Amino acid sequence: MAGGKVKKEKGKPQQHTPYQGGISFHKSKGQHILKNPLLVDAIVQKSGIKPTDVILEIGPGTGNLTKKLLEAGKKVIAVEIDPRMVLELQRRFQGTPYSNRLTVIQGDVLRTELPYFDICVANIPYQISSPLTFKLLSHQPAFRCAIIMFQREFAMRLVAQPGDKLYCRLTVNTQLHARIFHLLKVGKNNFRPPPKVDSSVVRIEPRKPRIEVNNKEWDGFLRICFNRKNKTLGAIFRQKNVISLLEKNYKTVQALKLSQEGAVKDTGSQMDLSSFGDFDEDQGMDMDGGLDDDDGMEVEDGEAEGSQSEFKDKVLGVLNEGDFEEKRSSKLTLQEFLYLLSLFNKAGIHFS
Ligand SMILES: C[S@@+](CC[C@H](N)C(=O)[O-])C[C@H]1O[C@@H](n2cnc3c(N)ncnc32)[C@H](O)[C@@H]1O
Repeated sequence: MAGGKVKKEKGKPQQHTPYQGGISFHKSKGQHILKNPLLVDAIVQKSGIKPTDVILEIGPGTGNLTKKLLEAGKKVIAVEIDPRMVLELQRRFQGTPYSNRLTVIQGDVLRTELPYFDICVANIPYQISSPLTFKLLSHQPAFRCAIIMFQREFAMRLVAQPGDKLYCRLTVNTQLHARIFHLLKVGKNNFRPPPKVDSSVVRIEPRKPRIEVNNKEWDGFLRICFNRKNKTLGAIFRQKNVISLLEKNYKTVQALKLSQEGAVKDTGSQMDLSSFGDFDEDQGMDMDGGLDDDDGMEVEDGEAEGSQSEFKDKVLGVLNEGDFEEKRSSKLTLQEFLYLLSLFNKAGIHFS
């Protein structure tokens, strides 16, 4: 999909003054309203809204985007945290033909149970980008698409491809659930007050059907792979603490299997089951999505040795089976990550 850049038209007078309703804006709530009507039009036009669509808007503010959404779709449901904005929004549309097609929910979108919607269009507060993205991606039934303004760097992480500098855990986690396209580059001066960073509008299309994974298992696996994304997987999976974590999980799973088969009588086993996750349970999505490559597990550089070496060989055997030992996470495709995890799991090696 083609990208583009919306600029303020030089020399031309603004067609409309952005509606501010005499409200002072709070930066802590990410209140940077869209003041360029051409940009609002471009966002709505690129959204491909149908007249029958129920539209979810997050953070409608004073309603500059809301108005255009009401013109384009059947119904707008807007979730806004600031009661002053909610009041302003109600005042703005009261007594207009739009009033019975707008529902305003006052609250924090992250704590709100979202209703059914066909499409989400939003200029969001950037501080909730990651949890909001994962909240949307776990929403059921899946919507058609979401057109969202993000901080430029966050947007570029979402659309990054293997080998790109910004390709990271967030990228892979998001692309597991959706296809993502960059739509528009947006400069700071399109907002009032201008934010410190540039922005981009992206289109998020949930995958249909979904790629089913055990979220806890997937998350544990990716945290290890991206702990040092430019190291080879061989180097990452040779590390002492990675091997000991995987060995502990392995023994736990084996013990559980045995006990399920009735081969182990209740002998007061010393096995630590605390790190065992229910592999069939849908564990919910990691809310930070992995913007930071160095979070998660602490990695020491020491290699596994002594009693660990047998298990290390088993782990390296899996990497070799898929020809992964010399590869790096920064260059692996989503399909390769899925394949490698399936190889580990087939060998009884688990990450949660
Ligand atoms: C970037 S402004 C966008 C305003 C308007 N949509 C526009 O484009 O002009 C973000 C809006 O989200 C609201 N907001 C901030 N945190 C929120 C949250 N957790 N849940 C819902 N709305 C939130 C702010 O009060 C603000 O109105």
